[in-house]
Amino acid sequence: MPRLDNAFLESILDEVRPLLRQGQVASYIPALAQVPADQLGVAVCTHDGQLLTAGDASQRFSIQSISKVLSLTVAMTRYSEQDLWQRVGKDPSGQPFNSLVQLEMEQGIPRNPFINAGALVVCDMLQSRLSAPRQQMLTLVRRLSGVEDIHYDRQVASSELAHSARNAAIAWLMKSFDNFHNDVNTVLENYFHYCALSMNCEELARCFRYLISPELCKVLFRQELNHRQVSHINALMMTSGMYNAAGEFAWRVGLPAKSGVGGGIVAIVPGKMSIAVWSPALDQFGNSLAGTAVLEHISDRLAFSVF
Ligand SMILES: NC(=O)CC[C@H](N)C(=O)O
Repeated sequence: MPRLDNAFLESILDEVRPLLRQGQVASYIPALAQVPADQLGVAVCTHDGQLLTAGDASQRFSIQSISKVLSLTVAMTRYSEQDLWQRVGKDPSGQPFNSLVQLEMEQGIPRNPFINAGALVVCDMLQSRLSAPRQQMLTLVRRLSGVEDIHYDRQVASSELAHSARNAAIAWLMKSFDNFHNDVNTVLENYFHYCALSMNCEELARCFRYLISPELCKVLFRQELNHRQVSHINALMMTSGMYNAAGEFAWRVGLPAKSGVGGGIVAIVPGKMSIAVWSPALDQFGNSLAGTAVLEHISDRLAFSVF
């Protein structure tokens, strides 16, 4: 088995670089369409906090839907299990992340918290309970990653707000089923800001270390989040973190993970490490094409698949 070090990560990136010409940078959010596609980075944060990196690991990007794991985590600390899960499901959707069809058929209850509808319900719940939802998210992310100067990319947030027809439609549809309680625009703005968190692979790998094990979660969240909730989040990442490619991803990589249309993916190797990869060009499901390949190679070489 190869040794996991910076040189090993570099060699994986070299193997994957030919794929950089494949895939498409997200263009439905104009601010993201300008990001050069030929970038590739990876960072690993081990259980004991050691950081390994390769490629463009210190280049910041828009974390987009990776933030859905963070907003769910905060909601889990503020709502009882029963109150939270009666408003959003725990099953894979088998549909694109911004689909409306299923939501209409299932009376405004989103399948899971990692599709847009589910994340919007979670943000609606946070709006009801938090005094300053955006500031509190920044405080959490800065604390978890140990980096003070993490910010929202205002250009990305306003670009999304200017092109928010579909997400607004999702929110209004849920309101019609009484599963959305606050002002739609206020919640959309919070949601877009969370998506517009600007972070790099090093910061993301550090930030998601709390999902590696119950012991780490206890250190990082004290009584706020228990070990059961940590396994719940990992289970949801495994079944729904990669949208309608979750099955394919489980087959190829076999790790709980969450992607974003900025091209980032965070994966957890339970008990061992958190991994963040980034490459902006996406596959047809909206997941980083080269990023998925990097995770596949790492998981394959080091036998990380949980299956
Ligand atoms: N998959 C994603 O990263 C989607 C997030 C994006 N902000 C949206 O709402 O469409």
